[in-house]
Amino acid sequence: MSTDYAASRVSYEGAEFRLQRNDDRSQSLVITGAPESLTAAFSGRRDGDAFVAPATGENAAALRSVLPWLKPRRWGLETSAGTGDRLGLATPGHVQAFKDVAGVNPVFAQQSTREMGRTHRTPRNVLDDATWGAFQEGWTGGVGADADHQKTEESLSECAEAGFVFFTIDPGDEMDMAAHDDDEATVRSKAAAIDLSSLDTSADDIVSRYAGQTIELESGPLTLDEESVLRAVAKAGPALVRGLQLINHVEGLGVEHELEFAIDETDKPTTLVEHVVVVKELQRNGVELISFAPRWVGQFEKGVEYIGDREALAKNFSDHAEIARVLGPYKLSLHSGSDKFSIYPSFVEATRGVAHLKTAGTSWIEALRIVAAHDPQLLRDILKLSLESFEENRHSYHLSCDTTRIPTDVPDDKVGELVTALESRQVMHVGYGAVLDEYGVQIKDLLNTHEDEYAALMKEHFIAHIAPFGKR
Ligand SMILES: O=C(O)[C@@H](O)[C@H](O)[C@H](O)C(=O)CO
Repeated sequence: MSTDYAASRVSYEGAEFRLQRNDDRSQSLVITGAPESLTAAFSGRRDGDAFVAPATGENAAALRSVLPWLKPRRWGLETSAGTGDRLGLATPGHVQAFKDVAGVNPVFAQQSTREMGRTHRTPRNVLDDATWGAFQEGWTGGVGADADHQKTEESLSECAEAGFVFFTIDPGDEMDMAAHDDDEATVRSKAAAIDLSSLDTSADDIVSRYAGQTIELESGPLTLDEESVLRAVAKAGPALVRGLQLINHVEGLGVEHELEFAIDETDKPTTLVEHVVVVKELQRNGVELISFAPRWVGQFEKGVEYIGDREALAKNFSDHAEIARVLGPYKLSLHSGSDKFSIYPSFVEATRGVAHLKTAGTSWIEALRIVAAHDPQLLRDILKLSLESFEENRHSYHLSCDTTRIPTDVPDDKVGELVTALESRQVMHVGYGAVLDEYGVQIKDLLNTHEDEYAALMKEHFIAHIAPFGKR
């Protein structure tokens, strides 16, 4: 006996669409009252006056072609939030949260190349899962799709082909972080050695262009001194070269797109002069950014609250936001934004809502609460494997957990606390690749069996995340 997802029922162009859960827990799209010209887009079968199509990737694409609100769109400068979903099962709960908070635009499909590699999903898989989740919950408010932390032309092309429209350009690996603190002579030498011809400039040209310039910000003038400009060139110049290559590749694909430039995953904060030089040099090369992700002061570790001086961070938000308003406008993007509830109000205030919140791992780690509640031993096994593979998993993620503080003999009724405690939370947060390889089938079966419980958990968790960004 199949069961309808009541929220999915929607009428469009004379036909009715709904999603149902079948006895074997598979899902099917049911279309009634549709002409053959419409159902021809889908792979399915007639059943009386209904057309029934399995919830496959092929039919997700067809659904996007028929229901316009499911086709990824650009959000421009409107407040938005990304809810990366490493499992492909979290979107229904995300939708329920966005339905509850007005004024925040969703990017349900958001995964980095790193995440897709570790979960063995393609960009198409990510987009299709998000499409079915949004349809299941009756979301008709429009959706974005973020090809996150893109570092290669190949992955950009694959994401564009799948239908992504927001491209997070990440040349962070090219940043010379030592230049943040190098002595002046070393900075001058490094800057002079960088080939910036692809930006139609040189270090000397950049110095001539910006050194001594003053930018009038709301809080007062920002004067760009020569050393700071040279340091920006030495530190970010190679990333500018690589970033423009990636951007030119996107432009050459001829697809609808909007761009975020992300240098957040670096060890040192982005200086204000760096912000100015990077953005102005991109703009001088014809690039229009819709979003910029600097490396903020303090520590944005995975899955846990902000670590650092919140007043200093608020000032950092404000300084960068003033620059964005003068040079842009463009959004500022808060990466590793999960679970940092204490800083959302200051970020929204500083940016005046011209902001993007980026989350992902929290939907994974919170799913383990459902595992802990229904299969404590599986949670223990997940933690054990996460610990065994931690040194590999932690690569390229920002965390400082002390694994020696993780308890080993936790009784069934306390296993859920392992999802909350910082050390075990961070270890499992980044353990997703190894864990899904080993236990993915059991985890997804359990979450499908308790889908309403997982959705309710996600709804509550994400209302807490996006409400500070919305108009409630
Ligand atoms: O884990 C990833 O690769 C992404 O989720 C990345 O961390 C993302 O850009 C982010 O900041 C989510 O909070």
